Amino acid sequence: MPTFKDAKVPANGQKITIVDGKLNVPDQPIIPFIEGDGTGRDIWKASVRVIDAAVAKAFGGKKKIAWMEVLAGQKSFDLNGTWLHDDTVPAFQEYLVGIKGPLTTPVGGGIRSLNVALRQMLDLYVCLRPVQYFKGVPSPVKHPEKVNMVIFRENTEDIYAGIEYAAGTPEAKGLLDYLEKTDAKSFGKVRFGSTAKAEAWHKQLGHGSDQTLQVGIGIKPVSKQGSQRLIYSAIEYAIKHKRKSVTLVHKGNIMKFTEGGFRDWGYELAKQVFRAVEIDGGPWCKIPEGKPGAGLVIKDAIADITLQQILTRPEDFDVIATLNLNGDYLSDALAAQVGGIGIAPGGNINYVTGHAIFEATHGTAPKYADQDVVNPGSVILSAVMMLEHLGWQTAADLILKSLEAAIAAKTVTYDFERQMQGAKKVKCSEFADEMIKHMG
Ligand SMILES: NC(=O)C1=CN([C@@H]2O[C@H](COP(=O)(O)OP(=O)(O)OC[C@H]3O[C@@H](n4cnc5c(N)ncnc54)[C@H](OP(=O)(O)O)[C@@H]3O)[C@@H](O)[C@H]2O)C=CC1
Ligand SMILES: O=C(O)CCC(=O)C(=O)O
Ligand SMILES: [Mg+2]
Repeated sequence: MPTFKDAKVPANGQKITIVDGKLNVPDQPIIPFIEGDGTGRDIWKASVRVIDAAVAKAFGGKKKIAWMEVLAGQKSFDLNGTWLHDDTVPAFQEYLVGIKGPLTTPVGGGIRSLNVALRQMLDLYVCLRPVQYFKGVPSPVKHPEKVNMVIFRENTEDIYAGIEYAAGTPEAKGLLDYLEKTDAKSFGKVRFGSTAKAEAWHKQLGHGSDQTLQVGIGIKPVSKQGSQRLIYSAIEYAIKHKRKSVTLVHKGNIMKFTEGGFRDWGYELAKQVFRAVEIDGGPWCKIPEGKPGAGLVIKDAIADITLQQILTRPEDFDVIATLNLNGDYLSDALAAQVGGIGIAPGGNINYVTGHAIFEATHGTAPKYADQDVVNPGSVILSAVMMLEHLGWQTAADLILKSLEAAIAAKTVTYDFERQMQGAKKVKCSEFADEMIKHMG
């Protein structure tokens, strides 16, 4: 067992373990949590009360989560001088399942994303984001009930790998030099890849702040293994939940060997591992399991038109498997259709090791920090996913029931209230009170 510098291991808690791919969950599992930056503080305080109340009620006090706080973000920096406390990754490694609030990432310079770092360090290769409509939630679309999608977003590769070099650095220059020497044709495609080109443009245009060579470079690694393990999880999920299709969303017409590779490796996996058979000459194919009587269709769609069609014909989409950046865009866009980012849960999961960290899709919404106003729904629903992952379905169901009841009673946070007729606006903490009240 690791020794922790600041994190306190709960005395009565026990470890979740995994045996033959199955989680072994004791009655008082130790669950590490990160409160989060910004609105994370208010949201966590509200959410933990809802989770504890549901577990206590569902199991009559027999089960109880032994929470263990671990630090990341501002709270870690203030205590320890590091953005990711040394205790945090070992705790998630040791106790397998955890939950976190959002963490701030600066734009441009500064630290790289702690959220992405945790996913990469623990190899949480699936970002699972179900998008589901709850009756009564205000929505900008006419038929939000038609949205019932589950996003499987690849969580460890793509441009999120963070292999990026700032314009003007020796590394960026070195990569350009390498390209010039080894692949002149591609080097020619870097529009302003040489000082001569930069200067020529400046002369032609007559304005611009800098004439020197300034090209930022990012690398987008996408592997067959990384793609197939994600798509495998999506197909397995679709079979288990009797869904009708898995759509591989990509931009493979432009990025042929990364996004296009993702699509081709997906079809290959479907055929070789799940014995899918091509429909009408392919590439779409079908697996007999999935929706009873209809089977599971494996298809693909290009990312730009997908962003239109999830809006105009949502019923055509079911389970979606996609790369990291596409999945990031898709999950926020889809959340809007079912009431917004205040009600958009997620989980980062490694189905092989059993490691998982559940977290909302939204960020730290800094303008609302410490005002006790935002919707805690996304973290609470992420906790529902966590409880389901632990097999504590009764507690998960109780939370879902109480959320639906609070919405039906129109006692909601500002984000719903501003779009709902006759609703009563409640604070973040009061929304938790309402939910607990509805647990009976
Ligand atoms: N996994 C993570 O930890 C994530 C972290 N981030 C980070 O968060 C920071 C802020 O990102 P930003 O782009 O502003 O996105 P945010 O998701 O933090 O906020 C954008 C807007 O979404 C709405 N919103 C967010 N959370 C809630 C909530 N709980 N209830 C109701 N509405 C909500 C608000 O809309 P309105 O103004 O309409 O009220 C808010 O202004 C960045 O540093 C970013 O990197 C971002 C995403 C995920
Ligand atoms: O890490 C971040 O700050 C943003 C991540 C994000 O937007 C996401 O995972 O959806
Ligand atoms: Mg995002």
